[in-house]
Amino acid sequence: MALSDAEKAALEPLFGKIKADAEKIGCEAMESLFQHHPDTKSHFTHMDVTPGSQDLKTHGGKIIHAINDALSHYGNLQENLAKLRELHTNKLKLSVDTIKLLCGCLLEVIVKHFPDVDKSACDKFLNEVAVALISS
Ligand code: HEM
Repeated sequence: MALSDAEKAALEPLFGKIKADAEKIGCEAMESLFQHHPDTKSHFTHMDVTPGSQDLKTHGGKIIHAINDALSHYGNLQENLAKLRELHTNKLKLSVDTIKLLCGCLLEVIVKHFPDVDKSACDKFLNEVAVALISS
């Protein structure tokens, strides 16, 4: 289900703060993904997946910026994520369930840093991003 205007308005300042610390928060989400779901490391054999590595910071930053961009262009979510959908669906052959694993880890990290977050709106939005990243 789509975000209401109020939910979107609540998430925008939050993602402004997350974006300001994109590499740190993105890196923590990747670390949590690998800790809770070690199998997912198999997609990142070309990267240094040691906690806190520059690779994880750089990649984590890219993830946060993509999600923030998706919120900024929320009305055009599908179009905005078209290139990443092509990558994650056709090249990486990921499932929506795998994408959702990272969304769950990211939510956990966001709540840790920003306890006042509207958790259900954030969860809803991240789920929408996950669905838009994979074509059925
Ligand atoms: C909300 C979920 C996710 C978002 C927003 C996201 C976003 C991105 C972005 C922005 C890139 C960089 C694309 C580029 O450099 O052009 C990327 C690459 C990639 N993603 Fe995701 N991703 C997500 C989930 C996942 C998950 C769960 C996995 C695997 C378990 C994954 C595996 C990869 C891989 C292997 C690459 C290529 C990395 C490289 O070689 O640079 N992604 N993703």
